[in-house]
Amino acid sequence: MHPPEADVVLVRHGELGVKSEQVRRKMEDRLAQNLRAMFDARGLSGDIERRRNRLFVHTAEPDAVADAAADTFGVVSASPARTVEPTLESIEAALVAATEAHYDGGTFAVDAARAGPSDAHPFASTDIESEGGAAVWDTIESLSQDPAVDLDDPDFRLFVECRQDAAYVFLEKRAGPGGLPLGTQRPVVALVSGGIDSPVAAWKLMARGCPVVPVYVDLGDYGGPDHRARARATVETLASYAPGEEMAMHVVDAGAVVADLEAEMGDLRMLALRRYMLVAAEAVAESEQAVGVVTGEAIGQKSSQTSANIAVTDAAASLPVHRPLLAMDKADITNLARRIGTFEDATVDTGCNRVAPELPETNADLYALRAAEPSDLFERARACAEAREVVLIER
Ligand SMILES: Nc1ncnc2c1ncn2[C@@H]1O[C@H](COP(=O)(O)OP(=O)(O)OP(=O)(O)O)[C@@H](O)[C@H]1O
Repeated sequence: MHPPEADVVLVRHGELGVKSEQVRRKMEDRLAQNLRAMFDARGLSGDIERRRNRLFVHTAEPDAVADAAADTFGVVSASPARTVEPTLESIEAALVAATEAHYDGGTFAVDAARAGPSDAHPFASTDIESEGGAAVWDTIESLSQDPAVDLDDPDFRLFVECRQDAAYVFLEKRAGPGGLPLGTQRPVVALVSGGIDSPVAAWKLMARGCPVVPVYVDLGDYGGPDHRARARATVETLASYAPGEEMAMHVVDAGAVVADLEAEMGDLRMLALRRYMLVAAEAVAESEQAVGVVTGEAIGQKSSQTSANIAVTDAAASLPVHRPLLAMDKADITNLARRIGTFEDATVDTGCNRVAPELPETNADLYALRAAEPSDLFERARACAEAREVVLIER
């Protein structure tokens, strides 16, 4: 929802503001570059103007531009707005026009903020709120409705941001993902199986500025084409959040290894497979100059993810293994998957076979696991990683 004659989108970023001047400038540069790439990918046009702690996108497509900004990492919120003269009269007129266009009954509030020197305007933000509020009240009455103010939780909220040279009137703050602009951290490898969790985990690292290198481990007869297609579909969604970056899915074979583990190992085989995956992911990281591995594990969600089993899995890796979902509940992860758009693909039935044994170990001992797993497990992981297939993700 935006006021009539909206011509700009206000883009707010959060954590960048607390960085040193030099770091902040670099991150804002990157954010502007990423916004530009996001607009280009969606065929949108807009001129990005950078000001302290805000970006302004001047555009004739404020709705679509605000949506694109709200999908860009580092953006806390975006508001399609109308620019007016920084005078009480102009602001009131814009508030009245917005009310006439969008008021649909219920309570209202005017929320105003002023930026710049204290003597920049002959009025305070409270004057905008009281006089603007009175103008909105009269407008609602002229629409033959009963006005009522609720400052805490109104049905209809009008915002004003008054700066030295212009004021902006808007009706909503569309929530963005927050975090840091993509590309402001070194890349990490993401182990993506295409289930609900791992794409969310990858997305969370992207939201902290890390480009991801997705690795899918092909389980042969235990996975299958639908399983792989599911992983690819979720990676395509992840790629839509990184329009300026080239993304490829690295496919590491594990068909023969899984068959061997199934034949030779008992209740520890799932953990051996996890360790194989981590070592393969590390090998990919090394060749892609990535500095960590991200997985979708959460403590206790599965038998392979008890705190004890995560400890023995982790022992296979020397790079840091990032588990951003570690302490999250499944319901919250699922909600996030829906929000980022990976849920639908993640839940298609792939008909794959179960690698996990009937009674898996939940409290594994590292020495017992090392003794039970094939001695060449890590060597095979590195060899299969080297021979991996790289599938470019088209957009
Ligand atoms: N075939 C695979 N390819 C790549 N990574 C995988 C694969 N299977 C599992 N992983 C990684 O190991 C983690 C834990 O495995 P788990 O068996 O719980 O995954 P899943 O249930 O198949 O998928 P998800 O964790 O995405 O819901 C995953 O979150 C993912 O990071």
